Amino acid sequence: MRSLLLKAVGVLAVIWAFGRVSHVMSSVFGAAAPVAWLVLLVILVVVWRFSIRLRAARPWSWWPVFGAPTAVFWMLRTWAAACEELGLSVPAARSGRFGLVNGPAGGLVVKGSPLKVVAPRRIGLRIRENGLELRVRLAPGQTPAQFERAAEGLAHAWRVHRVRVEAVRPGFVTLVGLGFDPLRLPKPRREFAEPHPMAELPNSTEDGQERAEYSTDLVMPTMLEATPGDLSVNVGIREDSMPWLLDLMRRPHYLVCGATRSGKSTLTVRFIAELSRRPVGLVGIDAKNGMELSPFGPRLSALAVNRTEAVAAIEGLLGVLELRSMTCRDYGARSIWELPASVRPWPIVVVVDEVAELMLAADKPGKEEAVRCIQGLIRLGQLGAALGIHLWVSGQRFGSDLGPGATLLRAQLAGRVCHRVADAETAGMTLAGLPAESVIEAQKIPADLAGVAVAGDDSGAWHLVRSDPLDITEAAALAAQYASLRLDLPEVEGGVQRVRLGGGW
Ligand SMILES: Nc1ncnc2c1ncn2[C@@H]1O[C@H](COP(=O)(O)OP(=O)(O)OP(=O)(O)O)[C@@H](O)[C@H]1O
Repeated sequence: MRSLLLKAVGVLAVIWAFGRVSHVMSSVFGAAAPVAWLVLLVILVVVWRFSIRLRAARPWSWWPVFGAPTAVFWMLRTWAAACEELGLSVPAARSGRFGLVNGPAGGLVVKGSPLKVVAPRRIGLRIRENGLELRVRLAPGQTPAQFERAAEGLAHAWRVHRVRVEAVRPGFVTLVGLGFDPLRLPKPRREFAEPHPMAELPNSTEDGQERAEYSTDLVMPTMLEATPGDLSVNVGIREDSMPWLLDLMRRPHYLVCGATRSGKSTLTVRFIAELSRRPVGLVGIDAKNGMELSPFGPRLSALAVNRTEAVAAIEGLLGVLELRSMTCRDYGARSIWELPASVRPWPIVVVVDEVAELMLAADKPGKEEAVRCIQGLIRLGQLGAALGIHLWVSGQRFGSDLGPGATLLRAQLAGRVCHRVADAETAGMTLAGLPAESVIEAQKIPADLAGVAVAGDDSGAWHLVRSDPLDITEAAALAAQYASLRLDLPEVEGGVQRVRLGGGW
């Protein structure tokens, strides 16, 4: 009855609006009203064509003007029908009841009035930068999972790119309809305030002299205090148009997987470039002869370019770990962040590029080195979080086929980023522990969208994301600019140099 009434009101409103426009046309244009109608029609067609072109070229501008009103219209128009079709409607509280009863002559007859269903109640609508957000109250017995199963149907009904279901609090869900794919044409990067004043180095010295270059000895690394905020890095955009933040305080270690040309290196470049300007030590392990990480050389405390050097670097880092744990013990601290600022060391991020190069070896000495690498990395993973040593491990795949210890190491890497992968198994391994939908999404990443990935963590939360590309020469310039922030780690650099000069570990 209510929906019938609403429909009637809608039809009457359209007739009334049409009448008003006709009236205005006749009174303003008189006999030329038909021509005015024609002009209006042409304008409407032009606007419609323009909106299609705007959508393709500038979806962020298209959405608030054209996309959002259209999506809201379709959402309102199809809500009841879509919910019924998708199994989200529930019996109305005072709906009629019916049942089968024994009829005369032994047959069965239906008695009562038909059961009525109602769609779940919408309690709030908000237009987002790239979508709309509909808050819905769950009917008794309903779960967010039911809405997740219906999400694809709702996306079609609302004519939007995708519908995501967010369970905000018990009893409610938020349906986020994304008007377009923000990862295909990401919004230009917004620079967020750097968490550390280091980002705004003064360009003149205290005595008023102009500083010739950014990177000078005037920036004394030891005088800078690291804060937990330095470990939160904005590396791109999430599908819901929020910045994609990697927070090493929350997830101390990351695993980045993806097929070749899927965007792993681009993400790593952005990650290192962002860290370069903060009080963070950087160590590179790139067993592909340093091809990927050597542009960052001036900012790296050490760069191992083969497996033998990697063993030296990892064992040097274990030495650093040992020293830090002794300092913490002396001060009764459980992590470096509890140490007094005067003795608190900077965090160190160890970037391992193409981990398979470290772990797959053909000969016996190579295998021994591989075992030492993996065991060292596992130990860094276990103890590093509290002692400020973080791992960033990337590779095409990361399965037990990489050798003993691979699964244990993977378990330490709580932060996960899965780019386009070559097979379903790799997606499953990378996103192990995350909801099954995340694995399905990772397999759907199209080949023409390099840099798009599923990012998740051990809390079960996941998002579709895209890294913000940074030209490698620009990133290298940044690393050189902040070379004075290079953390001196003699235990690590000394070991790598000894191996490089022909000595043992
Ligand atoms: N976020 C992004 N946006 C736009 N283009 C990207 C993005 N990420 C990667 N690309 C492009 O995709 C291509 C491959 O990227 P990249 O080298 O990072 O892949 P990869 O996974 O490291 O490959 P490989 O394993 O072969 O080194 C590059 O040309 C790069 O410019």
